[in-house]
Amino acid sequence: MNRGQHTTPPMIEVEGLVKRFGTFIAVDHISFSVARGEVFGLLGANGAGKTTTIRMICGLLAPTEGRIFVDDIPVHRRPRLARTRIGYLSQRFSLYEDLSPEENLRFFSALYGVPQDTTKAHLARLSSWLGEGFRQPVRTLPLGFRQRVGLMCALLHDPPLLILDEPTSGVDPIGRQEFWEEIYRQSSEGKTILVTTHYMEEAEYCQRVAIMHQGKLLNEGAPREIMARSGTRTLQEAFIHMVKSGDTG
Ligand SMILES: Nc1ncnc2c1ncn2[C@@H]1O[C@H](COP(=O)(O)OP(=O)(O)OP(=O)(O)O)[C@@H](O)[C@H]1O
Repeated sequence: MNRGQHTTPPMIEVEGLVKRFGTFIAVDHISFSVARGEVFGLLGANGAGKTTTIRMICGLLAPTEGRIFVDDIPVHRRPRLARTRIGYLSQRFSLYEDLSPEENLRFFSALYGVPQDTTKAHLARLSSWLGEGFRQPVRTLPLGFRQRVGLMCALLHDPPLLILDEPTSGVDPIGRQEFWEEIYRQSSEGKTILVTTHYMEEAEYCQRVAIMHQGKLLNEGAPREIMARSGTRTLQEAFIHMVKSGDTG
């Protein structure tokens, strides 16, 4: 298959993606790409279609139309192979809450077939970070900590792409700040990050964003470019401006 002249293809390429549930169109002909090493944000209010898009990129939901490539693998045809390239932290909390962080990490390491030395190194890091919390049931930890343990588990198989669906939803401001520091750390180590959020102020931490509304992509670019295009000073204002002009126009 010839998909153009890229020497290094993007980490994610989405072309003409559509998802219908019956007659309802949740994702309506969207296209975008995410470069390797980029921190890319998919923004939109509740119900915009972000989770549906993410689930199709992860190969968990079949598109009605369109094509998706992850690390140059056609997800629509080879979802299992594509998933080996992806670390996914879902919107709903994805650890065993009655198990401790230590037990969760051991479990996911065994599941992914992570070498013992690597598992040991992860356990040591987790233990020194969490202290006593390392051996307590996950449900007793603050949400911000739980999400960071979840992130660690999602990264155990060392995927080049990290997909995070509303990872800081409900997390307090300090926990959100710490989570974003971790995202930057992963990015500086070469991971590509796709993150969805409805916190517009958080989206300004992304290098590029795409704004979704009612299944469509309204705008895409660096936060500064989007603000300049709509003549606003924040992404929040830009988003409201776009949605209103979309509605009226
Ligand atoms: N399995 C399904 N069957 C029918 N409709 C669905 C299904 N999954 C999602 N939808 C609808 O598709 C639309 C987009 O949902 P989606 O979860 O992708 O939005 P979102 O932007 O991620 O918002 P949220 O943060 O609330 O999840 C919503 O109107 C939702 O009700």
